[in-house]
Order: sequence, then structure tokens, then C-alpha cells
Amino acid sequence: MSKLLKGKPVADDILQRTKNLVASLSAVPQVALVRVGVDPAAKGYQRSAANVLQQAGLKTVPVVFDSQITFSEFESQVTQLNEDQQIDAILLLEPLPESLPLDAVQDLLDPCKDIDGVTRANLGSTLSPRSGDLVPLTAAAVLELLNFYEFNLLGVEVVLIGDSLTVGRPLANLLLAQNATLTVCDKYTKQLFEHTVQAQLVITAVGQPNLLTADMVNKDAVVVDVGTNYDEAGKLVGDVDFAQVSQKVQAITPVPGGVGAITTALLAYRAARIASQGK
Ligand SMILES: NC(=O)C1=CN([C@@H]2O[C@H](COP(=O)(O)OP(=O)(O)OC[C@H]3O[C@@H](n4cnc5c(N)ncnc54)[C@H](OP(=O)(O)O)[C@@H]3O)[C@@H](O)[C@H]2O)C=CC1
Ligand SMILES: Nc1nc(=O)c2c([nH]1)NC[C@@H]1CN(c3ccc(C(=O)N[C@@H](CCC(=O)O)C(=O)O)cc3)C=[N+]21
Repeated sequence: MSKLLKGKPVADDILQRTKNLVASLSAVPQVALVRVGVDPAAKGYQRSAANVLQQAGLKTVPVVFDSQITFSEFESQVTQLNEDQQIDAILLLEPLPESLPLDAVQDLLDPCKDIDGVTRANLGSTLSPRSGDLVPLTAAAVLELLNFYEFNLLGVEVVLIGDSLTVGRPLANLLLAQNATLTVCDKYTKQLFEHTVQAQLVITAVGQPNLLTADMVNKDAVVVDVGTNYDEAGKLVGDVDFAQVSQKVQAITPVPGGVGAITTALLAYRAARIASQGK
């Protein structure tokens, strides 16, 4: 059995700092959670995010739109949230419906309220990241996890599977900034196995259960599973065949209890920080 890289101790640390920061503020920070449609991953994150924000003493404002909403209606709703003095931060939940792709709506958000770094202004900062930037939270969560477990990325052969705007691409930039030797794969990668089998660190951010199987990794590898999927029984599972892969590799993150727990803790911390800067 490999070492379990649990997210909870990392998240607990971040949540404690969040509670201290919230206690120092004169008003309770408010976060709008904007969801379009009924995707289970977006709903799951909305639920987890609302729980953690509440635990940390912040207020959530759920905003749900029908998947048929037009671009102009969505634009006017987001503009209202941008202008609302009560709202400190806006989280736009992915995935969005096909009619409203992220690259078409990302820049509607005020970059100062863009808590998950979906605007091109904040995404751009991942190329030259500085402390306090609004870089995408999941990418930041993976770096927090590796840092907590003292995993030094310098010169490490990393294979990252998934290159989305919300996770893969910003994470690739943050890994490069730490001098990792990086290969990024997506669904057009011809022989995924040939890349993953020789990697020292494999990170999956795809959204497909059992994408990474034990034959695809070497025994010295560290595996970080970002995926959050729901199986037929409604159980939360990652992208990795955890039962088999965890018998083989050196270290692995669980799902649940891995990266996801850190993502939501960082969300709460960042909301408090944005609010503290606005006051
Ligand atoms: N734990 C956490 O905190 C978070 C978890 N997630 C989860 O991470 C997963 C990914 O999210 P997100 O990036 O938004 O998803 P997207 O659907 O936007 O992107 C999926 C990525 O996976 C690639 N891909 C799809 N199929 C394959 C395949 N067979 N082989 C290799 N690559 C493939 C896609 O390639 P292509 O570009 O070619 O289409 C794309 O780059 C989801 O399960 C999501 O719920 C997301 C955010 C936070
Ligand atoms: N703009 C945007 N950014 C995201 O980061 C984003 C998104 N959209 N859409 C959906 C996915 C999914 N995602 C999760 C994050 C944490 C948990 C989480 O906290 N999971 C807990 C368990 C929760 C449970 O048991 O239900 C855990 O892994 O321990 C789950 C899912 C973020 N996503």
C-alpha cells in the first residue's frame, strides 16, 4: 500500500487561517456560487463549497440559471453581481452548457471578484505567478498539496492528463514555474501509457473513472487524482483505479479526501482575503 497524501491536514490548516481572517473583518464576506444547468460535478462542488464556506464563517449566495439562458441574459445577470456591493467574490461553476462555453463568458466577470481565476486576466497571471494572484483554485490546491508533503518539483518528470482552462492549463503553468519537466496529455494523445509509465508524478484532471490503471504507472510514481466523478451508485470517485494503483505506487491522493478538500478550503480563504482587501 502506498503513502496516502490526504487533503484534510492541508485543508484544516488553511481553514484555521481563514477563520482568523474572517474574525478580523467588520462584515461577513459573501460569495455568489453561479451554476448554469444541473451537471452533477457542478452541483457537487456547489454543495461542498457552500458547506465549507459556512463552516469558515462566510456567507454563500446560490445563483442558479436554467441551461437555456441566453448569452445576453447571462451577461446582464453577471453584470449585476459585478456591481453588487454586497458580493465580494463570484464563483462560476463548471461545466457550463454547450451554448455558453467558458471561453465565451470568462471575461464577463470582474477580475477583482473572479475567485477561481477564470478571466483571461487572472489566467494570464499563471504564466508569472506571484503570491496573492487569483490563479485557478484547483491548480493552486495541487501545488499546496505537493508543498505540504514536501514534494520538490524541480527537474521531476511530470505527466499531466487534462488541459482544460479551469484545471489543466493553469496547473501546467504553475508546474513549469516550479521547474518541473512537463508533458501534458489530452484526449488526442495517442499512447497515454507510453507517457505515464515513465513519469515520476502523474496528475489526472479528466473526469473519467478508471482512466489511470495500475499497468500505466511505475512503482516509484506519485499519483495526484484531481478527477471528481459519480459512479452508478452515486459514489464520488476520481480518475484513478484507486484499489489497484494504490497497491503499486509510492504515494497517492484519495478521492474523496484529497485535492477536493483543499480546493474548497482555498476557496474560503481566498474569499476572506478578497473581502479584507475591499474593506
Ligand atoms: N478536485 C477538485 O478540486 C476539482 C475536480 N475537478 C474535476 O476534474 C475533472 C476535470 O475537470 P475539467 O478540467 O473542468 O474537465 P474538462 O471536461 O473541461 O476537461 C477534461 C480534460 O480531459 C481531457 N480528456 C478527456 N478524455 C480524455 C482521455 N480519454 N484521455 C486523456 N485526456 C482526456 C480533455 O481533453 P481535450 O482537451 O482534448 O478535450 C480535457 O483536457 C472533472 O472530474 C472535474 O469534476 C475539477 C475542478 C476541481
Ligand atoms: N469553476 C469551477 N472550479 C472548480 O474547481 C470546479 C468546478 N468549476 N466545477 C466542478 C468541479 C468539481 N470540484 C470539486 C471540488 C471539491 C470537491 C470536494 O470538496 N470534494 C470532497 C468530498 C465531497 C463529497 O463527499 O461530496 C472531497 O473530495 O473530499 C468536489 C468537487 C470543483 N470543480
